[in-house]
Amino acid sequence: MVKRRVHVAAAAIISEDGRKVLIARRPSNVDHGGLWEFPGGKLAPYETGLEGLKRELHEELGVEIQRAQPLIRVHHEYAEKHILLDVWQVHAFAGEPFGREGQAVRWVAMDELVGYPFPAANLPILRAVMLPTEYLITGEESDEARFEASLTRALTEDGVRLVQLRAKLLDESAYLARAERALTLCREHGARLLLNGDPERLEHIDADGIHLTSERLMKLERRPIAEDKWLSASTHDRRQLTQAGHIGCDFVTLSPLRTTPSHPEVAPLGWHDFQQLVERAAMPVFALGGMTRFDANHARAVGAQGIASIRDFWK
Ligand SMILES: Nc1nc2c([nH]c(=O)n2[C@H]2C[C@H](O)[C@@H](COP(=O)(O)OP(=O)(O)OP(=O)(O)O)O2)c(=O)[nH]1
Ligand SMILES: [Mg+2]
Repeated sequence: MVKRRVHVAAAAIISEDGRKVLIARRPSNVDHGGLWEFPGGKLAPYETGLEGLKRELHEELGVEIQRAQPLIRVHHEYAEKHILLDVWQVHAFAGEPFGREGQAVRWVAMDELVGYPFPAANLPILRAVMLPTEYLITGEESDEARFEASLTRALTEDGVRLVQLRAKLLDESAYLARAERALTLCREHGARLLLNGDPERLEHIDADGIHLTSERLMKLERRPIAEDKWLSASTHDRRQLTQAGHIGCDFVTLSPLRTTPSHPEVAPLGWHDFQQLVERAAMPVFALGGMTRFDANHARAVGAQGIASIRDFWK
């Protein structure tokens, strides 16, 4: 049987204060009935994703999109069809949304989304909605005062909200001591902290998650940490992306996009290959390798969650 291919545009509509997202409940008489969804629907054959989304949001909610940005594209195999969800983050709209088709609609705080049942295809979308566009990876630093000053600067001046503590030169006790301080700083600024390395590190420091090296990623048979923590991993090719999906990573970095001074011998992916790899990834992907915040919009346009960087944030 050749499966039907369905192309759907959907919206994560963000509240003005950036804290809430609008979800709707699918009527009980349609497929996935009773589950919650991001408003949207099937594209007509002649429509682009954004055109179809504008029409759907008008029809379903009575709002007009004013500012939207691509969030994530998700391919998912349901038993009876192959679905492509083309999801946009809507930052500004006109009108007061209401369920024009009688469906329930609700503004929900980002961290309460996990309490709502969504169709199976939505898991990567839920992750993408909760993640920022920028992922800071800390630089090597031998001096603790300078480390704290650099991290504080990034959290305050750059507004970074997602941090990976990478410190390959520290021994275990020095790493954990730094992690403790980094966690305090991140908490003070409403940022999340992932520890780089052995998942066991979470037993000592109650950080928000773990970032796996690609080497560690490839050795794992299953997700090494609980669902309520975040799991990210470094990937460089399709095989590693597939493995990240297999063990249930919440998001990944994919690198190197450009050649970098730290890895001059590695051939860069470039935007074209990057886009091809991201299209089939099962989770949000951050572009890494020579990226700055000026690349974030382009990264989003080719399907990424945003950019990850050491140098652009570590001053
Ligand atoms: N809108 C939307 N659809 C989703 C989500 N997740 C998910 O699996 N889907 C599936 C359910 C449906 O099979 C398909 C969307 O179709 P739909 O029922 O919204 O289509 P539509 O608005 O054009 O409605 P209709 O005219 O066909 O009745 O995508 C989601 O978050 N939002
Ligand atoms: Mg719909």
